[in-house]
Amino acid sequence: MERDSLAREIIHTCLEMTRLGLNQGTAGNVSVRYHDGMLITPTGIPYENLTESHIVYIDADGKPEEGKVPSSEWRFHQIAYQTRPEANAVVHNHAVHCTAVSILNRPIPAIHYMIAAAGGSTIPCAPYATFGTKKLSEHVAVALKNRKATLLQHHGMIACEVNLQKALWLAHEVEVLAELYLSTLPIVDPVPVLSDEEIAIVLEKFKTYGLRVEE
Ligand SMILES: C[C@H](O)[C@@H](O)[C@@H](O)C(=O)COP(=O)(O)O
Ligand SMILES: [Zn+2]
Repeated sequence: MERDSLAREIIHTCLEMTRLGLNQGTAGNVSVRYHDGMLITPTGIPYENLTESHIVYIDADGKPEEGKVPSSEWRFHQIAYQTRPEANAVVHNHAVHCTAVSILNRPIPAIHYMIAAAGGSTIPCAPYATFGTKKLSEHVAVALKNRKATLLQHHGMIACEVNLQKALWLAHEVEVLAELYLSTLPIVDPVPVLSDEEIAIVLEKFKTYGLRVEE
């Protein structure tokens, strides 16, 4: 896809994050894999003010194009693409329920079979490190090794997928799971969970779910 179309898609994804209630203020950032690097949102600009010219290209060495300042979190976007070769889009936000679970420093367990959408039986919680640091990106690399989404302790969440539409969908799904977890936790802790065997069955079924026969 052309750079302008990708930039428009990035801005649309940002605005959708806000519309879905996944973000507040200038929190969060969005990127897509592009050439040998990525296109990413700029730092600190409210989504409603974003234009295509704000979107920043960062090359494979982490060098941003001249005259633009990328998201402070470009390092964890870069490491997400390195860790997950199938991922072409990364979404980060401070969704309230995900962030609340991250403050408890717990993974989201297999409370619902949709947990498998992130690739396994839990959504991990990457340990805290200051925003924008290499240390945080190192924690993210570990958390995303076997999953497409992770919580970030005392911070928020990240979701990676093959395209922006799916990354946004996954981020929203993880927020729903976090809300379900928080609403059951006061009633019974630990919350009942599905077995690893059942999650393995769901993971297998997801490989063909929604595929249609070509007409
Ligand atoms: C302080 C920042 O909001 C930080 O939380 C970062 O992770 C974030 O979400 C937005 O930062 P950028 O505007 O630099 O993308
Ligand atoms: Zn953040």
